[in-house]
Amino acid sequence: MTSDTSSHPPHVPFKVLTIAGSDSGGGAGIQADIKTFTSLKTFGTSVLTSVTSQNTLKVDGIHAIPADFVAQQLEAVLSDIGTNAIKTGMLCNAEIIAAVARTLRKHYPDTYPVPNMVVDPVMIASSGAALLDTSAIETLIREILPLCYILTPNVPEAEYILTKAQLENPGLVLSTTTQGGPARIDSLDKMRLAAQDLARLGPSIVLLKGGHLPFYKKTGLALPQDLLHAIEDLSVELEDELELVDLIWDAKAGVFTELRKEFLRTSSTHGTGCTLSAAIAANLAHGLGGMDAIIKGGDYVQSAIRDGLTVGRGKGSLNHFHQIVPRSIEKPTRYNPHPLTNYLLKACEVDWKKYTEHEFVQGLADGTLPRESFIHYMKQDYLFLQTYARAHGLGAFKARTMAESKAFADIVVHIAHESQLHINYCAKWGISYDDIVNTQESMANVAYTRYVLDIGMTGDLLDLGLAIAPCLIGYGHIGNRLYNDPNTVRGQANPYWEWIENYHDSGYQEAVERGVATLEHSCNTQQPSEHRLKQLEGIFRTATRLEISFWDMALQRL
Ligand SMILES: Cc1ncc(COP(=O)(O)O)c(N)n1
Repeated sequence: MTSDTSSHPPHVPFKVLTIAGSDSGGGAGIQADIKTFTSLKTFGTSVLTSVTSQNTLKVDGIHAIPADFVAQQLEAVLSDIGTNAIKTGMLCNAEIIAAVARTLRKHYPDTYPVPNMVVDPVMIASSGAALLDTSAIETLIREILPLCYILTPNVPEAEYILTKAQLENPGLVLSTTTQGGPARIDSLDKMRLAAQDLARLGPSIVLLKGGHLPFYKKTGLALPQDLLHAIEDLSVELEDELELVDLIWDAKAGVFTELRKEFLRTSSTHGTGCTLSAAIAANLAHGLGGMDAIIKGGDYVQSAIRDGLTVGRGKGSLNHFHQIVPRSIEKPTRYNPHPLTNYLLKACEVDWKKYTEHEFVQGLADGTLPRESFIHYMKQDYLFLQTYARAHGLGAFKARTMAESKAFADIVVHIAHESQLHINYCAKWGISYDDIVNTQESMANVAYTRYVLDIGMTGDLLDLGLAIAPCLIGYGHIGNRLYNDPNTVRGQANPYWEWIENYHDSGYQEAVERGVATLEHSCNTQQPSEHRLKQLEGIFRTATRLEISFWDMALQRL
């Protein structure tokens, strides 16, 4: 073995630095930042300002790192590794803020804002604890905001900053404070004024986060604060009536951008602000412009909240790795009620499209499918149904409970009934019963049906279910799509309209729902490992491809 590495030059990663506090609970602070950096394919470095003793319920201790040692860490990182972007989070106290600002000014002597510097002015934890000395806000305004490229306050933080800024500097003309009184942001108009005011304190771009200020979509009015505090008790209907607005003010361009977001009624929000500023910094490190970095960062956070994790007894965590480890097999939510099925459809997207949007299917939609192709297909489909019934019989045999056996046996009876309807339907096309039963099975049919039976024989009920699923679900999708597509030729004008109606029919759609529910249930009980999930995906994909061959066969009459 040689140690020549010249043909594999080490990859130079995009680097992002966080200057923040440690959250022992893992959901916020440095921990959230590093998870976000990693998830967004950047190399994270960290300068710790404080160590908090914290869980999902409370912060019960804060140990500030001596300011000189904070500066020393920062010096160590910048003098050697360097960085493509920086984010600041919990800065703890005035001495630390001053030390951070001093060291940054030394490394970036004339460049203000510091390139790609995102400041999350962390002040109070969502559990209520103060994370920044009140006396330090003034230092933050004076020392850090002038270095800041993007500032990401929430509404209460913006109010604190503006109130303090006005108090300290009565000469400053701010629109959100009245004669030195506290700033109050309770409408979208006030948010606009506040964002502009904040930009006057230094940042090039202000992202004023609207998470604490939901609006009614219809009226644009803010939800009363007392209702917001009982967030988990809000009704589902009310949740749908609300939206959040994150407001961006790009001071240089003089442009406001409103990002409207779904209001998610969840308690898994611990670390949201940390994660957002970290994601924006990571996106900047990748070379995105400020606006794109914010928009993409916001999408990352929204998905991470949606995919949230139940950790501890208080506010749960975001799922920082939702892009890497799909939570799909963990828990259904209203955003992902069929996690396994959705996972499979996504994983097999390309084949699924080829199957459900096949030329044969388009021919059914516009009525142009040659009659002989359809007749050939109908005969083969009857033979397919025979094996389909047997596969369900095999399911009844393999089931472990009487109820499950009965469910499969009921489907066999249902298929027998269906095949009688099939014969009646064939008669309308001039195909006699003798024609059907004397038809030779096509090779595509042999391959498909025997594959299903083989999987059923060698695997368990979930394997069998997934071998059957593309047929069950796919015909349901096709029926629905063609029925609802305005381009589909309808009624008498289309000889295949009855076929489309049959699969759009509520009877068939309910069968699909039942089948999917059974699959999801057995997946949930099995909790497949990643390897097993890949195996299941393989079965689903093969059966989907065999469906494609079935349409090909019908078109070419093989
Ligand atoms: C170390 C540290 N940094 C930041 C936060 C704010 O996060 P949240 O507002 O979600 O509690 C926190 N709780 N702990």
